[in-house]
Amino acid sequence: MKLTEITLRHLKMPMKAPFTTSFGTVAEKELLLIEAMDESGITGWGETVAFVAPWYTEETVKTTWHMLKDFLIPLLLHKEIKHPDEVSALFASIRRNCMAKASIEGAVWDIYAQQTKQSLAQALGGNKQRIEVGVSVGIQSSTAKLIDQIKEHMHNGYKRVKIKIKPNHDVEVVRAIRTELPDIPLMVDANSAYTLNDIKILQQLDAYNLLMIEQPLATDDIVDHATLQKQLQTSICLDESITSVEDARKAIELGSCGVINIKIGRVGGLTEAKRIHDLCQNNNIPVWCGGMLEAGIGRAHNIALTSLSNFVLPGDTAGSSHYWYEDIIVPEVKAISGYIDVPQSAGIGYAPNRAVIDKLTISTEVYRSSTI
Ligand SMILES: O=C(O)CCC(=O)c1ccccc1C(=O)O
Ligand SMILES: [Mg+2]
Repeated sequence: MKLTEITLRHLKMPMKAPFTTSFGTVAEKELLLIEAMDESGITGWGETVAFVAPWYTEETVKTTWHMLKDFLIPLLLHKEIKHPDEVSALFASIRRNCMAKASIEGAVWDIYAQQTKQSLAQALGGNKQRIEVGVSVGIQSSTAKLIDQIKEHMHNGYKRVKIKIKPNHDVEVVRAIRTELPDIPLMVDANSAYTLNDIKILQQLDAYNLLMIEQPLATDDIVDHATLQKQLQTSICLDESITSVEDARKAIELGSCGVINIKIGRVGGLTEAKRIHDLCQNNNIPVWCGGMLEAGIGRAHNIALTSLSNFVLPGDTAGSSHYWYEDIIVPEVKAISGYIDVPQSAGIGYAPNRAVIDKLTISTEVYRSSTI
């Protein structure tokens, strides 16, 4: 295939409820949509997951636009590509900027799946018909509110609940949840809010039968996590620390975690995500698919990835209506009793909702050979 035209759109989407973590709050989601067209007129879609500020990783909505426009699109336009795995090799000269790379690689995977008349899940080697999903609940203004939300999610059948913790908002909150809900599948995510000086606090969490503790220590650390894991009974799950299959290999060798959360954007695309999945499978490390408050296009990519066999733990891909008044795809993603059906039609299996996309778009640029 050759990409002949790429359209970038910058969208602003109001969220039903603001989402708060240890690093900040997202009340309105901004994202870029990548619509790529090949020489036969097939279009594929990708979505960026960077936020407006560099608080989860160093990327932002603006840096993803810059990288796409000035580096990644010029590298891809009119290049002959036989398989989407070649895209990450084409981008090898560009350091990091994983979210920008992943967004356009995702559009190439979508086109490839359509060309070969398979679902994106099949093209990736996935074999599940449906996936199990959980939900991630942000920090709330009171523990009572948090517990009410958890009860509602369990009532709706979500397979596990993740809550966000930070210093002074951890053991007491978990204890309160466990007093009311002793048996629910529960985990916590610290988004790097602790250091090894907090080991005593993190060890107290061992008493509450948590599925795992996600990313307690620094975003770029695997060494201290290995030290911590030796002194914790609960498995550590790494999120921010794993940006490539090489990071995953080193973390596994050091014993830094028992579980890995795979996010397509954080690791630079579906090809790298699949490599991490395969490495973890060979090393008996279970994985699950993380979330970045994606709109429908990114959510569809997550569903396809989660159909791979070592995604044995429920991920953070909740249904569209958990986040959005109106999603940008038809049909919207529906989670029923904690399951999402993996679409079987060619490509990502959801159609872009152009009316909604147009309404939410604040700027658009089209790239063809003549404009570069
Ligand atoms: O519902 C989702 O998409 C997952 C939400 C979530 O936990 C999250 C949201 C924004 C940034 C980082 C994270 C995270 O997994 O650490
Ligand atoms: Mg996380």
